[in-house]
Amino acid sequence: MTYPICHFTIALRECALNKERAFYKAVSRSIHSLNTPAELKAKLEGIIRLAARASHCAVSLLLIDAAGQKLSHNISFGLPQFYIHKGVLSAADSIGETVNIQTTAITDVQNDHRIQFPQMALKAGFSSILGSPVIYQEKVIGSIRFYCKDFYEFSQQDITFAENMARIISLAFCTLPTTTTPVDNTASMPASNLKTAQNITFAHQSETEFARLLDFYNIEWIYEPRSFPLDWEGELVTEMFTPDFYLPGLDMYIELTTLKQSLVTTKNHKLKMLRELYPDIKISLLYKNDYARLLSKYGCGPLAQTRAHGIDRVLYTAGDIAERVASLARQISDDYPDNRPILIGVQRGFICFMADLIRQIAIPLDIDFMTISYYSGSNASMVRITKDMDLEVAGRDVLLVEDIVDTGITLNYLLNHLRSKNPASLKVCTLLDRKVRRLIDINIDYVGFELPDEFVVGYGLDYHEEYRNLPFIGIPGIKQNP
Ligand SMILES: O=P(O)(O)OC[C@H]1O[C@H](OP(=O)(O)OP(=O)(O)O)[C@H](O)[C@@H]1O
Ligand code: HPA
Repeated sequence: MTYPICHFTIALRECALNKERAFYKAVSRSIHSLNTPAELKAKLEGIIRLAARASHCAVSLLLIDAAGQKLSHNISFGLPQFYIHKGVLSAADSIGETVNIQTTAITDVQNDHRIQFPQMALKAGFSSILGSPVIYQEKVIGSIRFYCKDFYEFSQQDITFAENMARIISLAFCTLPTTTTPVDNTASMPASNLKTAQNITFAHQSETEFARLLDFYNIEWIYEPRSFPLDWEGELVTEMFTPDFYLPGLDMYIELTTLKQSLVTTKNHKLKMLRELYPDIKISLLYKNDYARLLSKYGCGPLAQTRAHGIDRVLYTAGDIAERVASLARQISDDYPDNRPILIGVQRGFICFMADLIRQIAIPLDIDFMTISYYSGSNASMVRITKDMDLEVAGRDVLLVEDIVDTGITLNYLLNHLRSKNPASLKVCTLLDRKVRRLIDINIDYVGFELPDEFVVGYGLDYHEEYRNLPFIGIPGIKQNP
């Protein structure tokens, strides 16, 4: 009777020994890879692949967004695409212990509340998951997860291996040059490790450029984290939509379309279906022409080389503007009867508007100004506040004054900056609001005019620095340079 048991023990020991050898090999090779000149992404891919091969599991590195709330798959080996694109996870709810620096084993994913998408795990055939936190600069930045097809009690040996691989990933991040911290002293969120590690291969050049623009304005993004099923035949998904970007800080998706305007019907149809099927999802579609116009504002893209030849049409006369400004000033005077607000203007387009507005406001106030750098194409690093406020805004009522809000990208950055200075209240007043071009949904408290989808100049607004001194607001005749 003892013989087979003894045999079994030897076999087990042999098995553990083999496993130990495989783990040792994966650990030592991963450490070795840290000293190579490869890019971070290549190093991480290698480490994840080694972890998967040694453990006979699918393995994924998930990273947390800068706000510490959302987790997404970053580099995976052996995971099916639908599992990777199932959407971002809540960092607190998805094996939340890992955020609190604990390696966690889940033996039966179907019956464990810490698994957010159990149906997807079932579909992928995963029964057990082991997760270990990845720590960088004393913060949990994500976790490495092992997905096992069998119902499996992870041993101490497995746990130690997961923890070692997580530590090696942390070390890989340490090999990064320290470019991930913001260049100015804004308390806007530090650029996340997510984008540093991603080094995505984009499907199209316009996506690369758009990611750069988002990076410039310190807007965190995740590339294609979720595919939305749109149509089914029985259990089988027959149509899907995978938006290009997810912005975790704003909880919204952005789809860039590079197709000619005449060919976007299918995409529009998909978007309509997505909005019907997933009414809670916020998504913006940026058409090719809109995107070109957005880039031209920064002097880049195909429309950059254009010139304005006079004014085609006056949109708001000096009289219309004066009337509207007076009405905004009355509203502001009523809303801040006794708290002496600070009006902060954003250089330079605000100049006429702010000058007229403050002269109509009937309560005591302070004024201050800010200037920020603008995106200028592929060599741009990150937005900088080139002139910050002189006044202390903590505890004060702040009213940000803009000439125009278009995509909302500039305003989003400025509001993050101002919020970090703890004002008592923070509101926005803009003369012009071009809602149709909005990408980032921001509440605006005082709006002069809601603009149609037209580029305008005058009363402070320019086209390549021309026409700021016009007393009215008009639409310039823009022509492509010969
Ligand atoms: O909503 P957005 O798409 O970010 O655009 C709005 C920004 O554009 C304008 O500035 P501009 O870049 O024209 O500089 P200027 O004020 O110096 O004219 C305006 O003053 C806003 O700051
Ligand atoms: N005119 C001038 N500057 C701008 C505009 C505009 O329509 N939109 C964003 N910045």
